[in-house]
Amino acid sequence: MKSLPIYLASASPRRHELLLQMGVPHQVLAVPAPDGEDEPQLPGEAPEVYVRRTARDKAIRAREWVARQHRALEAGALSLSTPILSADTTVILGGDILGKPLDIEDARTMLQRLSGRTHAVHTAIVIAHAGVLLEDVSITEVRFKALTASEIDSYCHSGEPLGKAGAYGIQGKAGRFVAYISGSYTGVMGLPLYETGRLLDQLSSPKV
Ligand SMILES: Cc1cn([C@H]2C[C@H](O)[C@@H](COP(=O)(O)OP(=O)(O)OP(=O)(O)O)O2)c(=O)[nH]c1=O
Repeated sequence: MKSLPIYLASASPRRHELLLQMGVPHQVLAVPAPDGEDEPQLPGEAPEVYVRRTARDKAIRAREWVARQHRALEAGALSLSTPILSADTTVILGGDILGKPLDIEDARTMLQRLSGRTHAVHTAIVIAHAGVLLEDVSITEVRFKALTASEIDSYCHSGEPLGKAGAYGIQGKAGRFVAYISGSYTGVMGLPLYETGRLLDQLSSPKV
């Protein structure tokens, strides 16, 4: 894997921690988010296509933001030649995309829907480098146990559901809701390490 530093275009502390876990030197870019809400799905757009598009949009937005930081570029604090990594995570249940809950009530509804059922977690990752976008997606199947009303209630009041796709974090208290998982645990958390490592390896290949 290339040891050159990269930029992480993400406000997600999980993604930063997972890159640290991989030992990838990186700097988190403070790219302003367009607004608090998730990007809407286009009519007829498949979940995998949606998640790839939203991850690509984040990388492109970050690249354009870096290009506008004239002072920092001149001072050498930022560089246009540093690869930019972005990601997007979405929960899919019965064909519906569950993004981040708007509030506790929305979180409660999502958790009620996930209870006792199997859903998929899609995480797309994109690296923008030298005018090229490298991308991959990890798809993981997750089955939740049947949740009681009081489990949902106390989880909603833990504060964990907000800011997370599907209103849960597998790495936190919701870990006990997960009866079965097939795929990538780190992909569910927001940055699949295997696929990320593979994309970083491609950066050092002569094709890029
Ligand atoms: C399902 C699940 C999601 N998540 C998180 C990962 C992501 O941070 C979040 C999904 O939202 P994203 O829109 O993918 O990412 P983000 O808004 O948090 O950060 P950014 O766009 O700046 O990169 O849900 C968990 O932490 N654990 C989980 O088990």
